[in-house]
Amino acid sequence: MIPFGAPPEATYPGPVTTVDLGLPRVRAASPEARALTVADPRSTTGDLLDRHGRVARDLRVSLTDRCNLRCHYCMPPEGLPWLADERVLTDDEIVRLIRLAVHDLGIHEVRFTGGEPLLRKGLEDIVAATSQLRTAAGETVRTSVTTNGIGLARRAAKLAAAGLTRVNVSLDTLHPDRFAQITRRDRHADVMAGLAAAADAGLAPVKVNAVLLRGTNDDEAAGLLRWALDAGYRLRFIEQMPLDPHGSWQRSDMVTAEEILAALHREFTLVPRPGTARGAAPAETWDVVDASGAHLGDVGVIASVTRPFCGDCDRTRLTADGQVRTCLFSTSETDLRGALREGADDAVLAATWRAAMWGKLPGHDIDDPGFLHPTRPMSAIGG
Ligand SMILES: Nc1nc2c(ncn2[C@@H]2O[C@H](COP(=O)(O)OP(=O)(O)OP(=O)(O)O)[C@@H](O)[C@H]2O)c(=O)[nH]1
Ligand SMILES: C[S@@+](CC[C@H](N)C(=O)[O-])C[C@H]1O[C@@H](n2cnc3c(N)ncnc32)[C@H](O)[C@@H]1O
Ligand code: SF4
Ligand code: SF4
Repeated sequence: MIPFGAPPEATYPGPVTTVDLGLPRVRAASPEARALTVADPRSTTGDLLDRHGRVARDLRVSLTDRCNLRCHYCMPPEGLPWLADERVLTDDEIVRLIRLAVHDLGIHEVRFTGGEPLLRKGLEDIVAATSQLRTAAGETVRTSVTTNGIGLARRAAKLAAAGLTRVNVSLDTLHPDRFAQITRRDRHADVMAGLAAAADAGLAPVKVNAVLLRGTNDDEAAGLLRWALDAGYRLRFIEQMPLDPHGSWQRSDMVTAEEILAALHREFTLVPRPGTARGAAPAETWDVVDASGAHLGDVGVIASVTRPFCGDCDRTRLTADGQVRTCLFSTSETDLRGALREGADDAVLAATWRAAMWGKLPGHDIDDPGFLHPTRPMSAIGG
């Protein structure tokens, strides 16, 4: 029986394994692309290679689709239909898949996200198990968490002790009343306390992610940067992406990288970092200097919509219910949980993951009039 008031269970498409052969160039998310299901021998051994020449080194693991905030651009006020507990991977299942990714598939870096990853009770244990893994070259695996910061004040030291390398905290405004308006929860002070605790615990550099929303907090670009420079946090602005479940995203409403940079240039001197310094990072970074040229810090812009960086993408994603997603905007997924629970060995799981990644599409199609919005919302993908 479904308890009174409990939201219905989430259902998403999949499992489907797609392989893009790249023969006639088809729109990335089109039905034609999804219909290509032929495997390729180059996808059967070694690292997670795709047919466009990219190699995934960075695994983003969503630990839950649940959250204690309700950011307007991410969730409706009532929350979303959550995944049923039995569909969510256990801590042991997650660690097994991460170990496989590191030992057999060339992953070097693991990011824990969600939903809100701090809601996962076993987070410290999962981080500890991941931090003990070594890559084929014997290097430590870098681990990080992207969080809304609520509860971080209590857990930052424990996470650092478990081996966590870094933390990114999302904060869109310096004003508690605006925070309550954007997130529908009055928790600004908790986030500020979480940030301070992360810095105290040595989880450096602490990065701050901010989404600017037109008419709500788009006057805060310079203020947020001044605050971050003073506090020693590394601020990045994110262009809002069409990943909200209610489909309310409008390109014309989105605060663009160009607008953000124009606002920053009015108050700061920004010096672009050389393109080569960026690697596969989503953020473009500018050094902030004073009148004498002395370095004050830096600021990043993640311009997924207006300056996409898909050509250098090095990411693969695992959802909380054990689906591989090759891209944030994928419209299909590959089921690892089913295979895992049916007793598949590591070789089968690795082959399944490789085949999925081989089919990764060249990029998103946000500017294409036929763009297909993924069925999963951002909070269930793992942002
Ligand atoms: N389009 C796109 N956006 C991404 C990707 N990875 C992260 N983002 C977005 O970038 C924003 C910040 O993500 P974070 O989780 O902080 O990750 P990051 O920027 O890769 O983190 P660092 O390695 O710490 O710089 C979020 O809104 C993400 O959804 C990606 O592969 N593609
Ligand atoms: C989905 S959240 C998950 C982790 C955690 N709950 C948090 O907020 O940091 C990850 C990041 O995605 C960002 N985000 C969420 N929805 C977005 C959207 N539609 N466009 C751009 N960024 C978005 C959030 O601001 C946050 O920085
Ligand atoms: S952006 Fe993060 S904190 Fe905000 S609702 Fe989505 S998952 Fe929760
Ligand atoms: S949109 Fe997809 S391909 Fe582009 S950078 Fe993000 S995950 Fe990679």
